[in-house]
Amino acid sequence: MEEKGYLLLENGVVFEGVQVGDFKDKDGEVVFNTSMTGYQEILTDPSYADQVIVFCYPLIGNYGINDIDGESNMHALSGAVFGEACDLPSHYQSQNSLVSYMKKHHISGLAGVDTRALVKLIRKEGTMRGRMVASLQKKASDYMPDQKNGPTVEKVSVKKAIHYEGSGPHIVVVDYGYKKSIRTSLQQEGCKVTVVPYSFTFEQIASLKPDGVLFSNGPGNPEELASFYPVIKQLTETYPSLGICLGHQLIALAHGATTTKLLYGHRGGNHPVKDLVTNKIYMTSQNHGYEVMHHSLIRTPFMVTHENVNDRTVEGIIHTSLPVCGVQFHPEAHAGPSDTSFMIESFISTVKENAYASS
Ligand SMILES: NC(=O)CC[C@H](N)C(=O)O
Repeated sequence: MEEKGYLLLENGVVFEGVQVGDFKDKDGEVVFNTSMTGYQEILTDPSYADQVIVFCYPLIGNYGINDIDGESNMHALSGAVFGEACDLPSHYQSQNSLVSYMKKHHISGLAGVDTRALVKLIRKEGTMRGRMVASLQKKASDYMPDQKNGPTVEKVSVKKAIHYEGSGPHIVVVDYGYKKSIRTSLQQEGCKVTVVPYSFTFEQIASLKPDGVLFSNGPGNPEELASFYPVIKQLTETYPSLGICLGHQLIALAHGATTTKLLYGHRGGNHPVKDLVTNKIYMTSQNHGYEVMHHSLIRTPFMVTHENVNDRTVEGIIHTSLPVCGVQFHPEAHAGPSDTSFMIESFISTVKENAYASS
């Protein structure tokens, strides 16, 4: 029998639905994602740690869950909210249904929610904390404060270095909660990859003799990692570097820029980004709540290379003299369009040129 469940928002508004998956009372920042597909990748993206994801697209789960598309072995999100969660998938690669996958992996979900009304509210008032509950006995005023023991990335970063063999350049991925497809994109370029904990020192990374460093995506406010700015700055001043999403924000912050929180973020597979050099527009995959403040880059050695077409926020930066750049969007895609996958190839070309020049 279907059991009712509720999403209580910090502003006192309550949304009703039915419990799906392994329902447990959960707190988190309530965010929405506009992707029509890619729910498996989204549920396994560590950047959603501690967030309740509202899926805008009304029907989620219709092509099931496969053995290929997980972006990690983690389910770091707090919970998922659907219009309709389909439990009878149809796809030749499907190994499981969304609902039984959620049960198996202890993901708390609510279905049958008026997600259109919920998303309209978040668009107006901004993302806010919410609590998924099985009963309305507790009031919204019982909200627990967002208790933090260290940065959010601590929950999702690897605990020790992991090596992946390859014949090409050696890329160290500083792991803030990296998506598997970042690593596989590097491996497709032939790279040898070492994924290291976010807390590795400059000396620990230098001892691996990288040809380039990639700062990954990850959850939380980038300012939680302020104590690591000096290491990030030194790494970018020593090795060709690419920052993706959180990694991009950290490169900017490490060089003196500032970040701020967007009202409701960019999460989806349909974010248009303009390359300011070529004037080309790319459709990109995105998942972030913070942005690098454009004007703050004036006091750094970085220039803006890409801009969001919808709200003109900074989407890409490049160092004026070093081979270092950052992108707010996801060139590795998954889920979402792969228009910008060439950026990983061009990073590897830069790494190769640099290795050639310095040998
Ligand atoms: N996907 C990411 O790397 C997200 C970056 C950061 N946590 C933000 O929300 O802005």
